[in-house]
Amino acid sequence: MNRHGGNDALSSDRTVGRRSLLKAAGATALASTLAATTAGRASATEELAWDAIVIGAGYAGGTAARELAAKGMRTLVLEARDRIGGRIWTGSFAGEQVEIGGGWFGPGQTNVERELQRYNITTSHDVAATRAVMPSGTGFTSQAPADAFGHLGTLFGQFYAGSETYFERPLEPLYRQDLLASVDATSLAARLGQLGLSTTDQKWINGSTSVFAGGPSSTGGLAGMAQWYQLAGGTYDGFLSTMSLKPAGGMISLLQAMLAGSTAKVRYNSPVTAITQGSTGLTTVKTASGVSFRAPVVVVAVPVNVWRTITFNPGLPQVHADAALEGVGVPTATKIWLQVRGVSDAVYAQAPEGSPILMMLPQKQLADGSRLYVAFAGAGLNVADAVAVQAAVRNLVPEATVVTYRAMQWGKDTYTRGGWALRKPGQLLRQLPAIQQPHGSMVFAGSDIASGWYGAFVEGAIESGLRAAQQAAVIAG
Ligand SMILES: Cc1cc2nc3c(=O)[nH]c(=O)nc-3n(C[C@H](O)[C@H](O)[C@H](O)COP(=O)(O)OP(=O)(O)OC[C@H]3O[C@@H](n4cnc5c(N)ncnc54)[C@H](O)[C@@H]3O)c2cc1C
Repeated sequence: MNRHGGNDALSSDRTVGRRSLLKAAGATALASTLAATTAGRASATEELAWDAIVIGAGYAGGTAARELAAKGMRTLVLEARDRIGGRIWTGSFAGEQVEIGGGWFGPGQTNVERELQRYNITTSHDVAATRAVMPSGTGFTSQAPADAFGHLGTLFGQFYAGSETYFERPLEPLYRQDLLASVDATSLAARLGQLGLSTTDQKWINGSTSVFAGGPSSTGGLAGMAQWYQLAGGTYDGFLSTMSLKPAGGMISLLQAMLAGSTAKVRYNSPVTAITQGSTGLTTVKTASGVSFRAPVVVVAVPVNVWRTITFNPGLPQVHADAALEGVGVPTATKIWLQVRGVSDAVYAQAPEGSPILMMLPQKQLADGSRLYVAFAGAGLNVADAVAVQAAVRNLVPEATVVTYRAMQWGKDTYTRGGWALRKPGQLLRQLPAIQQPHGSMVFAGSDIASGWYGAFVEGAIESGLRAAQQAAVIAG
């Protein structure tokens, strides 16, 4: 296993099924030719023909690869980065293990729970807030967390009223398709406008909706967040609990375990640039370095926002092309780790939409008395400007002095081009279930296109990886 937990070595003694041997025989001449044409770029001994190729080693691709390899299929994962995990990135900051991307899961996320159990990975609870800083008429006010979350719960109860009916079965979002037309067309901002709330209460809601929309609340769909709310049990406490649990070893530990126990090979630093479905039944996947790999079936497990950077031949079906153009991943998903001094308690802070920092969550207290916080920033904050970051933090917590910080702008990341996903108005009915369907010998995976805990949850990535593996196995025959 390499330092990122990937399975670097293609084990020569792995079990290969009869189907694979037959296909490999047909592909040998092809592989030799390719090896020759890519001389100097691909090793002569490198295998270029596989039973299945998975593009992207995030949770969706990792799940699909593990499942396909478990069926005896020789499976290659082509990963653009030098690490697995994609939008899950367990890194370090201020000497501590931190999550640069996704950080939590919650109870009731059954795929994650089952997988954690399978690999004996334990979990711990996140730090509870001891004070809440919330918008007031003139600025901000400090409250007991129970009071603040209680009021937020009341407001969100109004905001999502009716969602228990139109998302009667939230794991099957189209179960009450008959009720969804107007809901799906409604943005978060429009829904807020329907409620007739006081200005302060509007700020309480839009500080939260604009975080999840990763931009203006007008860009995020009500249906997207209402589905999460119902998945979490239809209460605000349930919704908060989706950010409560952490796996031992970080969010990456489960994916590492999944791939370490698999014969699937991960090839790093291999961004895919083109996928061509051939008439011979083999699909060719070309990487930026010019090396091509072939397989009867290919799983595309990169973020939807990245699809537009890959040349598909034949082109993507209309629904996929539309999603790629519109984007599903939110534009601004800037997560900042802060080490601060001068704050004696564990503050949860939330600011109105448009603020430079929209949300701050308390994390660990360090031995020297300083504290770690996670913040989510709005598009207006220049994270390269330490003075601006300090001012944005003091806007919420005036006594805080930022010692150091680490920001990740997922919207600007080449291999994500967006953050987590939140469907835009209309995308649910326009895209599901068509976007989950195979296109010839190509199948699609990713939390962005999951049915249940889609978009902002590893749970959905695993769901879609399992579905993609089933579809791929059928295509492979
Ligand atoms: C800031 C942030 C916070 C989040 N918080 C949470 C949370 O608390 N809990 C939670 O459950 N989820 C959270 N999420 C969402 C979660 O991270 C994602 O839903 C999930 O990780 C997506 O998995 P995936 O496999 O679908 O996509 P990805 O993780 O994006 O994996 C796709 C992979 O494809 C690779 N790739 C891209 N382009 C190419 C190419 N051309 N060729 C080859 N490979 C390519 C990428 O490098 C990546 O490894 C968060 C996301 C972000 C950004």
